[in-house]
Amino acid sequence: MTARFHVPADVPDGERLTYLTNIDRATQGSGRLMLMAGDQKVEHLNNDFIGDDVAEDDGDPEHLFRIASQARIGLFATQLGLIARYGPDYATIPYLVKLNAKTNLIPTAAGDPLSRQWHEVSQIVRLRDSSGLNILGVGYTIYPGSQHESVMLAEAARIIFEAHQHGMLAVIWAYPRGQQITDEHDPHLIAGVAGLVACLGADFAKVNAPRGEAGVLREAVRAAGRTGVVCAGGGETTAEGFLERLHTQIHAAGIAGSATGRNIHQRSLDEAIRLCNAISALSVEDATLEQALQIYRGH
Ligand SMILES: O=P(O)(O)OC[C@H]1O[C@](O)(COP(=O)(O)O)[C@@H](O)[C@@H]1O
Repeated sequence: MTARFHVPADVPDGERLTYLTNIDRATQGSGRLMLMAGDQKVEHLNNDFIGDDVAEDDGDPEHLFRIASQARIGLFATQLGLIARYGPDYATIPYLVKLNAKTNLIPTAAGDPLSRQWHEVSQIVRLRDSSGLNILGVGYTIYPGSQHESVMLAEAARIIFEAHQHGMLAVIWAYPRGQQITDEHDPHLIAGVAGLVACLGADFAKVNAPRGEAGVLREAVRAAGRTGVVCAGGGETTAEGFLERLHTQIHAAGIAGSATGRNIHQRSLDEAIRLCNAISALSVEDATLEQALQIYRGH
């Protein structure tokens, strides 16, 4: 099934086909995204990649590329440095270059978060065209509520426009954060930032799952309109629990897929691949929960 996509007006005529091809590939023809998040080596340093509950495979950055190349995914998001270093050996992966990132070393109590752009979109276009890598889009994180939000909102708006000018799609990670934010997981606030991302012009808004049952996400889905809302995966949970939550988020709230990091890469290669394939089945093929669980269990 190939979904019908709205092509935004900042995609010029000459780039329409590229945009449609990119969005079709990223959503595996469904309009829903299965994004594998691999940006935590900056966001959380090495904390997510080692520990009693983390597969030993995960200590090596190549684990991310092995999963992304062998599993069924729509987009693999990470920083340009890793893509440039490993991409030539993993040319079939559909990449999204995360354009900003910051570490977690400075707590919010010491100052509101500011995460600035590392690269210009034109540099990503140069990398795409000179390397032949399958770079479909760019990503950027905003922290609405930070006293520095105006810097990030302006960078995000320009990045999205530039990405569309080159037929690439844009995903915005939107996390309300800063000393003025008392509850990052407030469903109404999350709906507010989803609507904000729509105003920036992004194709997808990646938000943290709000507090409460999955149905509360409906407000965010409505607020974002034609911008698809996808949810972060959160800390590692059981695969069964993860798939059940995603199934409910899709069917009770109408979210447009998922953006999962730790719940995928903290598992061994074989298990991570099975889980990705199960997530894709739920997101892209409207598989039932039982069918997805069978895929995860390797049946
Ligand atoms: O599925 P996960 O592991 O929650 O990851 C989702 C996203 O959350 C992040 O880990 C950042 O989250 P925080 O800023 O809340 O720590 C991103 O780097 C990642 O893309």
